Amino acid sequence: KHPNYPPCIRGWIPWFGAAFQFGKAPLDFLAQARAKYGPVFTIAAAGKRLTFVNLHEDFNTFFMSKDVDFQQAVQDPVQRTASISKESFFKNHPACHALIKGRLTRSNLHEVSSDLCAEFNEHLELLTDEGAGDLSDLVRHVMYPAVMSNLLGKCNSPASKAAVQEFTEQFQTYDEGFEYGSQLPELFLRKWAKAKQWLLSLMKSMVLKAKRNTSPDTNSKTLLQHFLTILTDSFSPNYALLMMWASLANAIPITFWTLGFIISQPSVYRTVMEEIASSFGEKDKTKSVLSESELQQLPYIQWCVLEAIRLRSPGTITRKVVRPIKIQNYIIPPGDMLMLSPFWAHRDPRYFPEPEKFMPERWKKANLEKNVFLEGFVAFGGGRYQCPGRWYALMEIQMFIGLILYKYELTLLDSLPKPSSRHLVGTQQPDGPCRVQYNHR
Ligand code: HEM
Repeated sequence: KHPNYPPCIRGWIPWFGAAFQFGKAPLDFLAQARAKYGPVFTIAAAGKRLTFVNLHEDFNTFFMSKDVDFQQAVQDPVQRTASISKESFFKNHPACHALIKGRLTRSNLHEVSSDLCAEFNEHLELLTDEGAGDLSDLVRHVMYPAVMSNLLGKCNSPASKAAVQEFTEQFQTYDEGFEYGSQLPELFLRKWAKAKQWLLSLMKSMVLKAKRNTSPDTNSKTLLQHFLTILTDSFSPNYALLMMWASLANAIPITFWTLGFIISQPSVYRTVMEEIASSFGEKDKTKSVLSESELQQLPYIQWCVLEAIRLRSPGTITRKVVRPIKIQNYIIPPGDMLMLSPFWAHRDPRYFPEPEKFMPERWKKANLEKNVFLEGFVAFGGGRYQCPGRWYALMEIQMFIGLILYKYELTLLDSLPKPSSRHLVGTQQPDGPCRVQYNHR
């Protein structure tokens, strides 16, 4: 009730606050709150104050101010979702971030891209020549093992169909419950807690294998092996779990959406196929290898990936206020969680005209060669702790889309689902199944 604080939505149950209404469909709740309370408002929910900043003018403060902190915002969720102690997290986090950022920087991607391409080829060729199935399942069954092999090592990728299936089930349970698991005691989330334990023991064995197979040559080490050179406490499997989750949880739904948007719009599909034909029309469809430079010849596919990311961005990203901070005419008190929604920011027509439309051409204006996205695009966060996997993500999705469409003709059997409004963490999941027919070309 402080006169300088932003308007606060409390609900009618003390302590619990607006948690119930907010939790049901948080993305819709945010849009309604914005319309009613303006560009800055606080939601009091389950003993926490979540203060949302919605104006582009305030994003720089969100990302750059010394009065807000990334590590303090994520430490408790990290402890709950990966059982990493507070001491270990504050000690190791800056080095872990710097390591991933350094290994996956754009200029280093050539070290991993040809192996990744070989993995995608191998797993795509395991599909039958023709068939039908859920598009999300198809993407997962190829991408999980390929990306895990690429980042964690071939010996750490699920090898058989049954192993991929088991991993997929456990990972999906963990991923779907991640948001609740980051807030609630495990006691309320039995199935999720079991999946987390299953993944943690898998990570323990992966760490042992990675240590056993490590090579003295820096360039042939996997990302996991690099990680193990800086982590000296007993939590290395726990960090490996988080790194694996971060590398799969956002990129895989975006791959689904990119494919869905392309094949549901005939003119986009045609342009993509023309680009593919002119770039590698004569190659062997079973063995195609894409290099970094060949990927640069598929700019339209890259625009499609970025446009899918824009439309299906993470619901929120967060910082903790550590000293009072002024935003608009309000003072935000220390202890508040400061929240920014990339999903809603990308629907601001001042930056993205006709924001709900999938328009890959809008990315023509971005200076991607200089690593600059479009103004107003915040899907990867910003500031010191911006997503360190962003260049890898763009490369892997573009490569996967280029390869699958080169090899297979895809036809949608259902209409493209809407994004689910149930989650705030991470990129948006489809609200229902979406079947496709595929035929090897
Ligand atoms: C389209 C795909 C992706 C999106 C939209 C995305 C988005 C994000 C966002 C918004 C953050 C938080 C940044 C902030 O608060 O400022 C983040 C963090 C992170 N991302 Fe990504 N990400 C993607 C793919 C990836 C991939 C493929 C990897 C790894 C290979 C990765 C690794 C990470 C890690 C490790 C963090 C935590 C950084 C830290 O704790 O310092 N991400 N990502």
